[in-house]
This record gives sequence, C-alpha cells and structure tokens, in this order.
Amino acid sequence: MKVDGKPYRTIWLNKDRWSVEIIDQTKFPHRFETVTLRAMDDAARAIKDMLVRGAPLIGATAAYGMALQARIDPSDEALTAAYERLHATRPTAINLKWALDEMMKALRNFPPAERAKRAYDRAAEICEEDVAINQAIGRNGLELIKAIAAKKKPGEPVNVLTHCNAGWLATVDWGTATAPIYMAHDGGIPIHVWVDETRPRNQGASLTAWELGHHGVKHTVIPDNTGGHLMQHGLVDLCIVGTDRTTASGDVCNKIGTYLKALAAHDNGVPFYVALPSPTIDFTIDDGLKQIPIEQRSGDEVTKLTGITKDGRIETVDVVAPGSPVANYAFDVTPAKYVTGLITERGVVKAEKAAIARAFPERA
Ligand SMILES: CSC[C@@H](O)[C@@H](O)C(=O)COP(=O)(O)O
Repeated sequence: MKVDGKPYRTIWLNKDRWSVEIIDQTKFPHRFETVTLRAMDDAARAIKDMLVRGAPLIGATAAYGMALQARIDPSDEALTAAYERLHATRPTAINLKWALDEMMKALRNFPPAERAKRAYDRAAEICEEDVAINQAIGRNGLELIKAIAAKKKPGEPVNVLTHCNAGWLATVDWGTATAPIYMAHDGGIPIHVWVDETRPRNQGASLTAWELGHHGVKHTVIPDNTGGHLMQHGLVDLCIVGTDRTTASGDVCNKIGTYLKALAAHDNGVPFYVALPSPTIDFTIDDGLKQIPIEQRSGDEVTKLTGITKDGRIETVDVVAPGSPVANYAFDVTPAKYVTGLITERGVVKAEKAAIARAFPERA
C-alpha cells in the first residue's frame, strides 16, 4: 500500500539482495522508521519485540530469518537451531510454524551449498503468495460489502467494525480484514470503519487508524467497550476481524476482546466475519479453547501508556494504581458458532469442519 504516495510492503529485500528491511511497528503512529535485519537473531528479536506482528507477517519474517541463517551457516544443525529459536518467539499465530515448516521442506533435501539461494527464493515466494492470497480475500469479502451497499440509500456508508490490526501492516500487503475494505473504497463504495482501539497495545488506534487514514478510508477510533452499544443502535453493518489461528472446526483465535465483539454481534444479528489466509488454519486441532496456546505478555503493556507530547517527545507514563497486579492475555477464542463465515482466498466458507475441509482438501 502507499505511504505518502510511495508504494510499500511491510518486508522486503534490500538492494544488496541479502539483508531484509522491515517497518518498525513499535514506532507507530508517530514515526515511520525501518530497520535492517542482518542475521536470524535480528528476525527473532523483531518478532518477539513486535517490531513486526500480525500472523502472516510473523510467518514472512520467520521465513527470511531462516534465509539469513542459511546464508551464514546452512548446516542441518544450524537450521534446526534457527527453527527452534524463531518458533519460540510467539506462541499463538500458527503462520509462524507454517512458514518455518515450509522453509524446512524447501531446504532439507538440498546440499548445504545450495540452501541459501533456495531459502531466499522460498521466503520471497511466501511473501508473494501472501499478497496474492490477501487480494483474493479482498475480492471475496468485497462481494459481502457490495451486497450490504446495494440495500443502502445512495451515498450511505457501509459501517464495518474491526478489532486489532489485520491490515496491510499485519501482512506483507493489503491485509486480511482490510483487503475487502480497501477494495470497496477503491471501487467507490461509501465505507466507514469503526476501529477498536485494542488495548493494551492499541494496534487499532495506532496501526489500523494510521493505515486507513493514509489510504483515505473514513474511520472512527472507538474505545474497546463501544462496539456493543453501536450494534444495539444499528450502527454496525458487519464485523470483519483477522485471526492468529483457526481450528479445523472453525474456532477462531484472535486478539483479546474479539470474543466479546462476536457475542455482541450475535445478540444483535450483526454478521461476524473472519478474514484469513489458509496458512492460519491449524488442521491438527479441533478445539480452540482447549488446544490453542494463549500468549501472556508483560504487565507493563497494561500499566503503561506511551504517546507523543506537544513538543514531539515520545513519553511513557504509568496509568494503573501502583502495586496492583495485572493480567495480560493477548488473545481469546471465539467459538465457531458465533462466526458467520470465514473469508478465505477460496471464497467465504462456513466455520465448520466439513466446509473447511471441502475448501482446502489438500491440507485437511
Ligand atoms: C492478518 S493479522 C491477524 C491477526 O494476527 C491480528 O488480528 C492480531 O491479532 C495481531 O496480533 P498481534 O499481537 O498484534 O500480533
């Protein structure tokens, strides 16, 4: 997508054809800075410290992490250690394991001397595939938005609610939840997005709002607890969120708070869609509540807030009563029964085992 008129992706190979550039997402929304990854460990730290985040981008960064390792030491031992190190960075998004497995599959049967080139080629393919998948998700989700727009008065916007950031910053490009939104906007359909701020890290307020604003999409940032009220008053036509891991039976794990939005949507008859690329489906599990590991993060994310002062200084302040214990669960699980449909690269699929298996027979 474009930033101030210049096309960007979230991750790319530098002119030297080996070092990898990423956008440092911890600096948003106040600064646009990029960081160079020169070794596997740089990639692991970028994922762990959330310079990159969002399930597909975590996978793409891990893929390049393996390529950086293969360039320095392509031995079986070094690649296995790199796999373990990268895999341990974040537990919930399954795209991480998917991308690492893809890299191992691509490298395993080749002599060490050929592995670096193959690794860079496969990492680049994973990025290209992600872009193509998100465009397909966009086209499929666009049909849902068009159907709602067709019932509106001329000029009346379709109101979409989204949670966290499943936008282009969470993927290589386009985003999952945002791809249909960008396509609707670009196609002249009036659209307005309610952006959940998404405490504690504020991915909605700092990332989704930033990217929608730069693309000219009308949006309003709302405190996380507002969605239910808006739905009760007919101000949300549909919800579209992303996911970090979806089970073979359609349970959806996404940023903490997604479940509450799904409950509110269910109670108010608002369609609740989840946009996802197939690498986010974990075909090895069926029960999202019991089987998906939920990342627990530092309490500092809850007790502190970072922002910019009037004179341009970035400052962090405490917002919780000193000494109070805090809990910081990063994700929750929305059971399949609350999901209206999964917007995938192969169409809108029912959130149930047989339908998912029919759509992706080669993986089920
Ligand atoms: C297309 S991104 C889907 C999800 O990864 C996204 O909704 C999300 O929850 C991101 O969480 P984050 O903790 O910022 O990595």
